Amino acid sequence: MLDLKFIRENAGAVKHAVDVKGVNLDIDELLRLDRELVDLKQRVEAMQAERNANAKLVPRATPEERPTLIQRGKDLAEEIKALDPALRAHEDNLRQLLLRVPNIPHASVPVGKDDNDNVELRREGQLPAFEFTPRDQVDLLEGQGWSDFERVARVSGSRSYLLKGEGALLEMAVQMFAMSFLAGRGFTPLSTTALVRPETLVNSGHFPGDEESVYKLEGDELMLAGTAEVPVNSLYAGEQLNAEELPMAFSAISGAFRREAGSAGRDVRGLIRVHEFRKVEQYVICRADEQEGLKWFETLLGNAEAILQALELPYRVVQNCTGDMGAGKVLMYDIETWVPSEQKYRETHSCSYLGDWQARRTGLRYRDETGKLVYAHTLNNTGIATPRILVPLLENHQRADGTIHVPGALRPYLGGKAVLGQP
Ligand SMILES: Nc1ncnc2c1ncn2[C@@H]1O[C@H](COS(=O)(=O)NC(=O)[C@@H](N)CO)[C@@H](O)[C@H]1O
Repeated sequence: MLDLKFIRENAGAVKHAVDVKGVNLDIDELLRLDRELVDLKQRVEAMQAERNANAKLVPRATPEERPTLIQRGKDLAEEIKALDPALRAHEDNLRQLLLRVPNIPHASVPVGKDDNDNVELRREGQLPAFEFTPRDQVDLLEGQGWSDFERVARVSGSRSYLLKGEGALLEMAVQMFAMSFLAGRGFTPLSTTALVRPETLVNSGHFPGDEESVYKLEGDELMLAGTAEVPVNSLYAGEQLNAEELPMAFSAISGAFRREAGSAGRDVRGLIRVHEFRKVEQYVICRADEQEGLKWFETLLGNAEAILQALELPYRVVQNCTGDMGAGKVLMYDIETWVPSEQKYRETHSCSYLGDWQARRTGLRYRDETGKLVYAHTLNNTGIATPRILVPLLENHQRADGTIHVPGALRPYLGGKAVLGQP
């Protein structure tokens, strides 16, 4: 959400953001509603002033004048009360529109329609050259008896997964490595729930818009978040933090639940796109300063790259274009990791800087050096998301006999083993 004063004074820039991000919103209508609300509030204030002035006359009035004055006071009170519903309705309508106003993209963001217009910034790591016919993720998993997609589909339907034996241990080793790595870089580890109140999804910016993606629990005022970003973003909702408490940097592991309503037919095989997964999320709350925000952006990106380098995985960094970055972002890079069986880089991380757009919806403020209450800036990036990362991990590190090379960084979490599986 942007500051209404900013929208009034920068309507052109906001309309440009609406246009390049492909948001369906009429800023002129929002500004008209804003003016109507201001007029309405001014009318009510004038009537309240008249009512107060009138009330002051009553004690000094003569017995003849008093009834008229008292009646005038009652009439004014009635008129003010009668305007209340219109005032409420206007405020609600304006807030609904304000929640949909997109953030202003950073000057460096390429204008584009969708992920085809994203810009590759750089590639890191050597692509594997196999002297044998490489297997894909499902063949590797089922070859080792580490998963049984048919069986779990009977229990949980499509886009479900189950890992067994060393496959299960590998998933947890990756999670533990990422949590330990980030703790080593000063991020406060959190292990959190994905059960959230609906308003937290408005706070994070997922609502309005993402309703289709979110599981809702019938009869409970709860939903299942698709990322720990949602609960962590609302941990301090409505609070006034002190400047010295910032920056806060968390690495939060949680379940993540997604309906994948719009993904019919895509990635239906294996571990890439499932309804429930686990993610280690990097989340930062910092001071309202773009330079500091951009520094944290580089830090979050660097952490994810360091984790991928430790997992010895080739990847590329891509800058998201305006049409593929979502309403709330100022800046967004995806990291895509090489998947041999698809001969493609696939998204495994998503790094975002949101300025104060998310904090304003969340009511996340701090008292700055001058004592002024300002909205903080927030950022998030994937630390690691399993089981998706297991796809490049298994496929890139497979050996001719179907066993898996274990990158050094993971060995401490796998009893020191350098190889997983049976030939
Ligand atoms: N349905 C899914 N199944 C498995 N992994 C997924 C799924 N959806 C997303 N992910 C993983 O989670 C990562 C982050 O998801 S994201 O929506 O792009 N971004 C976020 O959630 C941000 N909070 C940063 O983590 C993705 O890059 C991907 O690795």
